[in-house]
Amino acid sequence: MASQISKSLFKVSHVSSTVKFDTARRALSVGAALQQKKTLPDRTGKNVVLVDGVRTPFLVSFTDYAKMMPHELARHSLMGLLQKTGISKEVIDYIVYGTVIQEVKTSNIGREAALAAGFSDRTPSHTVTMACISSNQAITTGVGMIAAGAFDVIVAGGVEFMSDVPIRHSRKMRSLLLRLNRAKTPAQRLSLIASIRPDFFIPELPAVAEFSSGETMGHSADRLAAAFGASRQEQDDYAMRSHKLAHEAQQKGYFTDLIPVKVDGKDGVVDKDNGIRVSTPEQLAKLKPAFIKPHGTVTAANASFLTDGASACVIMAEAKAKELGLKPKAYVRDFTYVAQDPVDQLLLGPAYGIPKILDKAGLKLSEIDTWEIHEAFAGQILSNLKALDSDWFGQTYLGRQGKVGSPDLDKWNKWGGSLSIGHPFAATGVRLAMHTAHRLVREDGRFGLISACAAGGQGVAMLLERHPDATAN
Ligand SMILES: CC(=O)SCCNC(=O)CCNC(=O)[C@H](O)C(C)(C)COP(=O)(O)OP(=O)(O)OC[C@H]1O[C@@H](n2cnc3c(N)ncnc32)[C@H](O)[C@@H]1OP(=O)(O)O
Repeated sequence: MASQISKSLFKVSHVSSTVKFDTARRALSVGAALQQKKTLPDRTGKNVVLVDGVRTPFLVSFTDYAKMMPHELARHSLMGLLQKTGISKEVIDYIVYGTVIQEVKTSNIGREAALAAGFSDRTPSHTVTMACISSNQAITTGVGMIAAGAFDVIVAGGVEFMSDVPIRHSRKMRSLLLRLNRAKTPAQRLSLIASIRPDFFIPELPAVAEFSSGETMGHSADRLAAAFGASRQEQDDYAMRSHKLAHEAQQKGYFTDLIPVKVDGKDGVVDKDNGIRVSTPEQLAKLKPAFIKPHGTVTAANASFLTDGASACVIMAEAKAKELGLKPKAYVRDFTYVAQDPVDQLLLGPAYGIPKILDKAGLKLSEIDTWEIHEAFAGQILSNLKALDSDWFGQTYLGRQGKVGSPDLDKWNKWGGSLSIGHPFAATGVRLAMHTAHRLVREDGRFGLISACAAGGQGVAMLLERHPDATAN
């Protein structure tokens, strides 16, 4: 199995002219085949469409966005969306926005971003959180609102800002400060102040960690990779593939979901992701384990890096899109959520979500034209691929006769993924959706499958179907 994955990765990253020719020939035949391919049924009664979506460039934290506030970044995504689609603010009925690590001053960041972007104060907005799948949750919340007949036009998005996170006083200091606030006499205040000890000053830093186990995501990914036998070499190869493919897509101008951001005090605009970095195998091999030391296999290069970024998309009933003269990118055909053991299966969302949504839709692995799967860690992706291709996993954990099978890696994250493009937690879901929609056009496919894992041991899988009016821009 390990060697199978390595071979497939090798094939993708060293594209020979024969493969290029085959790809072109396949694209032509898929184009013809697309006409005859089945379409998936509408489950909402509204034929919900993804009209378009945008994202700010995803930047390594502590770089160009470092002095901003997260709602400002989110504001850029909302304004960029309106500009790109030409949709007026008045048409938007509701805004659902995701965030994971909340800025305490803007806890309903959807609302603050909407007000900052100039939306009417009559446009309701709420904020959702479901860890790394928060903007998937924003999209599917919107689908539910449309299906329920509550609203017609929903903006869904997400923002994450790791350059500034809430750092709290220790519990002891918080308790003291709150009691100090309630103290009625100077004597009571003095007595409280006299109770302060040096350990009161140790701050509480947020960690990218699982609350129920206390384990960081990276530590968990390292244990998962070891459990599935994903070697350091395989992880580094996968990370290199991700950066290489993202670099190619960037050079070819495929990231048409990007909107430029003007940052106060900086010349020009930010218009490119800045974490894509094509390294040599030797450079990757030199890096020390980042989490389990000294024997772990997860490093800074085969892990997604801490990222700042925001995204937004607009979904609506197809009839409404027609009425507005819009050309949607894709139908949002189906979605599902999964949840499993947050200790030993924390990052296995795709291994559970992919078979569940395929079965629900009556589709085979081979019928998926584009795969966009969140890359939290290379070891996590390889573990999910190994789980899908394992009879033991299929029988023991999925209740199947045998394995699910191997997705075609030639159709897998062909424009790179979270490892290279970056992973601003709550903004990634919309990025996955837009890359799916745009790839379906460029690669002449019909069905795109999105899946991601999330803290809490949860996961999402979504199915998009290319819309006949879709363009890749
Ligand atoms: C469901 C989910 O999505 S769970 C996932 C949630 N996300 C996470 O948990 C985030 C995981 N990532 C992290 O926490 C951090 O990025 C870490 C801990 C892995 C690394 O953080 P840092 O040590 O600050 O990374 P930093 O950028 O300094 O890189 C460390 C070294 O690796 C090098 N490096 C990083 N990436 C690469 C690369 N692609 N190629 C070559 N070298 C690299 C850096 O140059 C640096 O080298 P130096 O020490 O000589 O300067």
